[in-house]
Amino acid sequence: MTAQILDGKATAAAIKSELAARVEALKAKGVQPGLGTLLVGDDPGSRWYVNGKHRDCAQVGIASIQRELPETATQEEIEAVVRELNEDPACTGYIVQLPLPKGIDANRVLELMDPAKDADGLHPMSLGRLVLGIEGPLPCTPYGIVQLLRRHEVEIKGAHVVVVGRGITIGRPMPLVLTRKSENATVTQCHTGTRDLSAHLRQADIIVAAAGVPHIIKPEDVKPGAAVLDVGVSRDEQGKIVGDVHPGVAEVAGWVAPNPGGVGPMTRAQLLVNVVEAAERAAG
Ligand SMILES: Nc1nc2c(c(=O)[nH]1)N[C@@H](CN(C=O)c1ccc(C(=O)N[C@@H](CCC(=O)O)C(=O)O)cc1)CN2
Repeated sequence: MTAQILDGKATAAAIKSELAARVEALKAKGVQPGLGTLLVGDDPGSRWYVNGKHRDCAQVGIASIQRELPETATQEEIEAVVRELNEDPACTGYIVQLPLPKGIDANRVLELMDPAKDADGLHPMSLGRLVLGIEGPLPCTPYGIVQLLRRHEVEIKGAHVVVVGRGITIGRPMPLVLTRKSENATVTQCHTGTRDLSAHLRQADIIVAAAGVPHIIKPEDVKPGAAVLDVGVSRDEQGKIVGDVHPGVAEVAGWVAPNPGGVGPMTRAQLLVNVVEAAERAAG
């Protein structure tokens, strides 16, 4: 291994300790931030992520509101809980854990959320604000990636970033975040319709791999010294995470965000940032 590690665990821990101080300051003004989560169904991965979000809240002093519905919940039942969270004054921000069970219209659920309580930055209003350059919550994984790069002093400005994937939580919003004036990267987005993925990857200073295809990023496709962030989650027969990035990439790249231990903890930290910033905005 020659690449340096983009250590998401340590960086997230640093962000959380900064946030704990900001939460203390809010509490001194009589403001108690509270994160709500809605988990629908029994997916063990989703449950693990949601439990982790509440553990993080406890660490920084944010209150937790945990709502759950069974896999069989109807669109109407899910929307009823969303309306309750919209009305609950203790819940200053919330997320609906994705994916929702098959047959549920996730876009309708997201649209029903109060945009002022969108902790994930995935409400259409928040994504529209991002496009328009108006301040608001940023999607957690894309902004977590930016923070991870910045805090390891990996140059984003002027870099050519290749994003692989176009899912709602990472691939789709990632170029929007990276092409803001504050980041100023040049972005190529690749997806299943891309003709010659290797040709694009070889041009990249930074690769964000969010395809969900095990080891799709191979050592021979990586420019020496590039930063490679593995965000893909597939599972082997033992349930162990297999990322999008082949382990041999660490011999060529300059920086590698491992998986686990890279971008995942940053996603959780950024969620807390969104909750605290929303509470700070509300407190004036
Ligand atoms: N409403 C949302 N749903 C989903 C999002 C999201 O941002 N908002 N992203 C993912 C899941 N996710 C957060 O919800 C998430 C994924 C991974 C991690 C994480 O810390 N992973 C660990 C490894 C975990 C393991 O071993 O299984 C790591 O990378 O070190 C946190 C949050 C989809 N849904």
